Amino acid sequence: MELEVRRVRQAFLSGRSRPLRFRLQQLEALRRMVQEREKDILAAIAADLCKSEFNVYSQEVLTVLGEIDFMLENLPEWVTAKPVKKNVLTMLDEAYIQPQPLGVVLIIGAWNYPFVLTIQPLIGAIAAGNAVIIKPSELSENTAKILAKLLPQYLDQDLYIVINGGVEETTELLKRRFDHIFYTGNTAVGKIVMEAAAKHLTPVTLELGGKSPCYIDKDCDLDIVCRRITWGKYMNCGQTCIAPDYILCEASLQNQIVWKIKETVKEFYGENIKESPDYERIINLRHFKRILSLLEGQKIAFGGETDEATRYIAPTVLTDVDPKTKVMQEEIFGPILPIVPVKNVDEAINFINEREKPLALYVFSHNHKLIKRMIDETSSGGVTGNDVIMHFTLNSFPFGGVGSSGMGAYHGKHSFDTFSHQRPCLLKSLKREGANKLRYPPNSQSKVDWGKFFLLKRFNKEKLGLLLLTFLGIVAAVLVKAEYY
Ligand SMILES: NC(=O)c1ccc[n+]([C@@H]2O[C@H](COP(=O)([O-])OP(=O)(O)OC[C@H]3O[C@@H](n4cnc5c(N)ncnc54)[C@H](O)[C@@H]3O)[C@@H](O)[C@H]2O)c1
Ligand SMILES: CCCCCCCC=O
Repeated sequence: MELEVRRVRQAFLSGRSRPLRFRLQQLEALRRMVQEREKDILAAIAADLCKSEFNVYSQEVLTVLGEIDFMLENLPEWVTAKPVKKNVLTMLDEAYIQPQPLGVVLIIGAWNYPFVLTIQPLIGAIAAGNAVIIKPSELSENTAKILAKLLPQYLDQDLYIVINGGVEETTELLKRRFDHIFYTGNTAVGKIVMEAAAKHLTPVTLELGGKSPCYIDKDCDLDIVCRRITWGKYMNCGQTCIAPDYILCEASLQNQIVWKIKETVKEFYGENIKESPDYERIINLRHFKRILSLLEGQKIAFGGETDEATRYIAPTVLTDVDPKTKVMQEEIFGPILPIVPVKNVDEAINFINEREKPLALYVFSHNHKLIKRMIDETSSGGVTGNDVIMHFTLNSFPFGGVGSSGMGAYHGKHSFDTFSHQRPCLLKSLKREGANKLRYPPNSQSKVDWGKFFLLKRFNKEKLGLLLLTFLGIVAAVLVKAEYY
């Protein structure tokens, strides 16, 4: 492993990942890989999550292709140095911000959307000019294998490598020094990653999870609300980081919500859900058993059927859920939807604020002011009003958590920024030394006064001001020079 990491660093130090042309070529090659090897990719992900290839394509491949196109279109502008506003002391100099690659990036992927959650950060890291070590999740083993096979066929083999393995390999990897670590997964491992990174002062992006609440106001169209929630909750069998984890609503809405979700489940997945090509399975037996344990002692309004052999858990809704029970203490990450009755929106806001900051927040209402109030008075990684999941799909948004749901963000330009160092560059001339006397020792009251004048004074008419200041600068230099000699 040491050798592999060293090989990647050597490749980065060769400088070849930096030119814009190279980055564009690699992104185009990645796009070609997705297009040419679409069948293999779809089959691998489908096998990992018992997912239909249609669903794999729309939930993972589309996002990846969209992100690559977005990068190809915008990268030439993003990589260029950006001039910055200058002050009086630097007005004759060149001042700009140059985005630069960080170096060698480690991307640790998750299993629930094993392609997009590994490749989308990779796209950002390549776009920003980095070398990358990719560690897919061992739980989605088919996707992990196909990535290790295909990526070297399309991308530079020394700059971008895949290392497969489980906890042992990840632990070994984390001992090395990286220039950035991008981790997607649970909060407990997030802490392990951050601790390991701290040893080398490596910055981290942590895309974690949490319990994303969904508040339903009584002033709304329950048919539409329940249809949208059913889609976002049961997609991927509930194994979505931003799935609505639980519903908060007034007790009087509970029965209608249960009935409408039940009807929608029938419409989406048919009478025999097990036969539906659109309904996935739980990733492994450990998670299956964990999710089942969350049902203990709960009132099941509908659903609850399970089959251990195929790791099937039916879309399930729980009513009158006590917030102190286990299902409300940890992220569910499965197809179980608890409803916790609250008196009103004030109680819902308090409920959310008494808990860890979630990755997503959903609020449904015809009342725009209520939605705005919910946004103003709570905190979460992202928000969608009157829908679920959809903020993930807009790549002008930074996607990430806050507090225990994560730190840092990505997607589109935010990925480019995450994997870049914004380097401030000030280029001065060796001439005009006279003007610099103001900052050289020995200091004096008159130098402080001139400094205050130049740096603290605000001038509105920019051009006129600059002319005047140039003149004043010369006068100051002459005066200081006179005082000096
Ligand atoms: N914010 C997001 O974008 C996002 C996306 C997907 C999943 N998630 C969250 O991820 C969680 C589910 O994923 P998971 O945690 O089961 O994924 P996981 O078990 O696949 O873990 C993710 C990665 O961490 C590594 N890992 C696991 N244990 C480790 C250890 N002890 N030391 C070092 N590395 C270790 C694994 O090898 C894997 O590559 C949920 O909480 C979900 O909300 C978040
Ligand atoms: C179009 C749906 C994509 C959802 C991806 C969610 C990522 C977190 O699990």
